[in-house]
Amino acid sequence: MEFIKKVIRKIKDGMLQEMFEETKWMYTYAKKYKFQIFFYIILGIMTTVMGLASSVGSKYLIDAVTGQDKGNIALIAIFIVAMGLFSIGINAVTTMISARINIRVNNEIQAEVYDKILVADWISMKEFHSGDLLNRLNGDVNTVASSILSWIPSLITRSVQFVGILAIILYYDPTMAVIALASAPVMLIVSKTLMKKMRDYNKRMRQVSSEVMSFNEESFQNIQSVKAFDLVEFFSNRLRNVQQNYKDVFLDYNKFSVYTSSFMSVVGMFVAYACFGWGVYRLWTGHITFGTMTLFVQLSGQLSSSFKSLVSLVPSAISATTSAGRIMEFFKIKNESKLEEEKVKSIQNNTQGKGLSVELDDVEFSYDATKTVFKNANVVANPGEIVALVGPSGEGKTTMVRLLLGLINAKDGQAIIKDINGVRCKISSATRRFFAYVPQGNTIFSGTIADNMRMVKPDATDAEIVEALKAACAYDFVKKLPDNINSKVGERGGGFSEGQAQRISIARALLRQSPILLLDEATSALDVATEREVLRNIMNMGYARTCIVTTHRPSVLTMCDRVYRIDSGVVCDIGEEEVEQLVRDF
Ligand SMILES: Nc1ncnc2c1ncn2[C@@H]1O[C@H](COP(=O)(O)OP(=O)(O)OP(=O)(O)O)[C@@H](O)[C@H]1O
Repeated sequence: MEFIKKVIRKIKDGMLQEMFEETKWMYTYAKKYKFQIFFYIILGIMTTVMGLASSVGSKYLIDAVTGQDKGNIALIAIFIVAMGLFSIGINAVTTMISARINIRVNNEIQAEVYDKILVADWISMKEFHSGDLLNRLNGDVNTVASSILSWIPSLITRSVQFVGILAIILYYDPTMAVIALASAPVMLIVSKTLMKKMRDYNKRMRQVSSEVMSFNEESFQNIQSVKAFDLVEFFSNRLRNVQQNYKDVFLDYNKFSVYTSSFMSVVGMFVAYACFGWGVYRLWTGHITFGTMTLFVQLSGQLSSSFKSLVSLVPSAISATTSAGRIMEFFKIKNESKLEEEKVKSIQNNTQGKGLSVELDDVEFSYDATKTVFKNANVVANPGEIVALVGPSGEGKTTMVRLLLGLINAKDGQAIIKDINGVRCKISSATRRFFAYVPQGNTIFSGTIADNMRMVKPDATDAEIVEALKAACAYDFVKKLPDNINSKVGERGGGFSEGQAQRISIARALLRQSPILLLDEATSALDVATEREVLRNIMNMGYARTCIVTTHRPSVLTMCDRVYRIDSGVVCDIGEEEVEQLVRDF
């Protein structure tokens, strides 16, 4: 009793418990296909039974041919051929079922992971490199999906096969059955150690494979810098180093796999030889017929291959559960907070087109415990106003924009939006619908200009798109393109200058007609005259808009209603004189 309890405890803790949880998670996706999986298992068992029946059939065929039994040779031969043909048909059906389940589960998990990544807490997700995300989204999801059928269902069919072969051997010769089972204790003793090592190797393999993908992804994204700094050779060598790392882990794992499978094969081979030797001895002493001997030869071969397949399920189960664990990490991340959703809805319904204010009251924020980005920040921006955030680089302007977008949350104080009736609502991902945002850098997607614009307003007419492009001073160059607003844009705005891409991004934000517009260094690539014209147009579109800009250039500061400087963790509202001083200093 104590021993059983100890075994259960061992199973429950550590690696086995983890693998159990991961397997349980994998099979939540299989629930929908339980009937197909059940059918798949039944077909697998049928194939096994037919294989065994045809082996027994061949015993009777040989005994009939050698005159040791009175059987209908033609009938037995027809039976064996029929079994063979039937198995081929069943195999075709199971292959089709497996492909269908595989692709559906793959797409379902991939879509769920993708959605999760989009709604997960922004800061937590920042810990994953995008190459690692891609590797998990494709490689790990694919491994899990293809293992839905090659793990538990295969375990069932292979076990049935193993037990079936043993049962037949037991029926004809119990001693041989005992010999056949001789390997089981050896396997049980070594399996736990092997599994642990295998799982460690699997984790390392996945990790280095993510490193290779991250490296490739980053190099291609920054290919211009790689060329500009004449770093082609350097990066080419770095790739080889990353590959070397992958190769070392891969070969290590391969060596381990070869040793383990050789060890298993040697054990299997000795068992098969022992069975064969015992059969020969029984034939020699006249205890069994030639037909039974043929059956034993076939069964000992089948037993060793079925044993091998059972053993090979261990690495595939480990690989599947390791991948499942890597995907499950995403689902453990909390989602972005959505606060006061009802209030958000009522503000949306009651104040359409009437504008919204933004307020930060005594807000404190830090990314980690070691450094506060700012504290006691008090900021107000009202409809019809342009409010600027200025300050030295790295002092917290973008951080404040992230706070307004609900990507990060205040550690202290309150960040709220307020409608014209004075209804206040906490900022979270739920209030993001009131914002249009133009971030730093190029944020244009591949497709056409119109595709990019309709991303934020799917039913926008061509005229509306042109109007937004005009307001962002972008239509001047768009109208000269051969296909006007339907002209193609390359990846990350390829084919356009930085300033042109910025203006298309601003136009996209304007088309959204959100009450609050956030421009984070969004006009940095424009000349001063265009920058001022864009801001003027934005405020004269006949829409009650609150505009918050972060900038290093004082050229637009004279157009702003209020200017906040963020410096050394302090946010202060600077007066006209200081603004004029800033313009002069510039
Ligand atoms: N994801 C992050 N995790 C941890 N720290 C961060 C993160 N993003 C920014 N920081 C830190 O927060 C501080 C403020 O950064 P932020 O990007 O807000 O500055 P900024 O004023 O917008 O700078 P710039 O003018 O150069 O764009 C910096 O010290 C930066 O190192």
